[in-house]
Amino acid sequence: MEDCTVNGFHIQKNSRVIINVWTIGRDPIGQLDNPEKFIPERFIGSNVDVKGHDFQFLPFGSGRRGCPGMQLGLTVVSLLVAQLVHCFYWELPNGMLPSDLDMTEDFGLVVSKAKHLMAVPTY
Ligand code: HEM
Repeated sequence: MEDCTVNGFHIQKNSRVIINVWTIGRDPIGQLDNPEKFIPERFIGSNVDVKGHDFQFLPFGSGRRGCPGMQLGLTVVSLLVAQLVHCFYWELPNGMLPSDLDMTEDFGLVVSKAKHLMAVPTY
């Protein structure tokens, strides 16, 4: 709404500012050490949450333009993952090991896996 200076950068009134959340999430400063590693249990006993108060971890953004579907998203993802794990036994195809998975990322509006995951469910 008015010109301002943030960390020495002059920002003109009416500028469109895009925050690089990808980089913030991979910055090894703060409570997220080893950010490139998939360690979901890092959050056990931590008070970092997903709701936009902890800027080192912002899956739903923050503030006025944060995701209005956050509660629905969290509920649906929890239910879906719980159902998939509860109802099926999962295996990788052809004796493939978890360490063989190609976790390369495909850059886009959201970052997805470049190579699709193939997993074989048994009811
Ligand atoms: C796990 C699921 C979801 C994730 C990770 C997610 C993530 C996000 C993120 C990162 C943003 C941008 C926030 C920002 O700019 O600061 C956003 C915006 C938005 N999301 Fe979600 N979202 C999810 C589910 C949903 C659902 C279920 C809905 C609707 C039913 C929804 C509707 C929206 C809308 C309308 C915006 C734009 C808000 C605005 O610009 O004012 N999202 N979401």
